[in-house]
Amino acid sequence: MTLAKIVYASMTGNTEEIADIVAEELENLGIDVEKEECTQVDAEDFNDADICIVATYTYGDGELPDEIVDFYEELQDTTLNGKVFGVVGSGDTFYEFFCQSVNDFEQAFLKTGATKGAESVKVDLAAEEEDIEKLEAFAKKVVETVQA
Ligand SMILES: Cc1cc2nc3c(=O)[nH]c(=O)nc-3n(C[C@H](O)[C@H](O)[C@H](O)COP(=O)(O)O)c2cc1C
Repeated sequence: MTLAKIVYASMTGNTEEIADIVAEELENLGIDVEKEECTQVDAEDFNDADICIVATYTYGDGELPDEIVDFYEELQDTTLNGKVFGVVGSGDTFYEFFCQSVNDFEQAFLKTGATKGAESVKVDLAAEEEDIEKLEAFAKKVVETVQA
C-alpha cells in the first residue's frame, strides 16, 4: 500500500483545512494517509512514506511559522531519494511575499533528492471552490507521479 505523510503547520485553521482536502482526495485515490502536526514529527519520519507532503502558512514578512522551523532545518539534511514530494499552503495576497514558505519548502525538498510530484498550490486565506479543485488535481498528479 502506498503511504502519504502530510506534515502541516496551521495557526487559524486554513492550512489544516487544505491538508484535509489533500488527504481526502489521496484517500479517494486509494492511498493511505497520515496527517501530522509539524511539532509532533521529525523530518526523518518521511522515510516511512512514499509521498511526502508539507502544508504550511507564511508568517512575519515572508517567514516560516516558528513552529515549523526545526522541521524545515532537519528536512534539508534528510535524504529522501526515491520519494515523491509536494507542497501546499495558505497565505494572504495582501503581503509582499505571498506564500513564501511554500517556495522555501520546495527548495528544501529539492535538496533531499526527492522528486517533485506536482506543482505547489498556494491558497489565498481559506480554500474556496476553485482552490479545492486545484488541491484535488495536485493530489491526483502526485499519485500519478508515484505510480509512474
Ligand atoms: C502577522 C502575520 C504575518 C503574515 N505574513 C504573511 C506573509 O508574509 N505572506 C503571506 O502570504 N501570508 C502572510 N500572512 C497570512 C497567513 O499566512 C494567512 O492568514 C494564512 O491563511 C494563515 O494560515 P492558517 O489559518 O493555517 O494559520 C501573515 C499573517 C499574519 C497574522
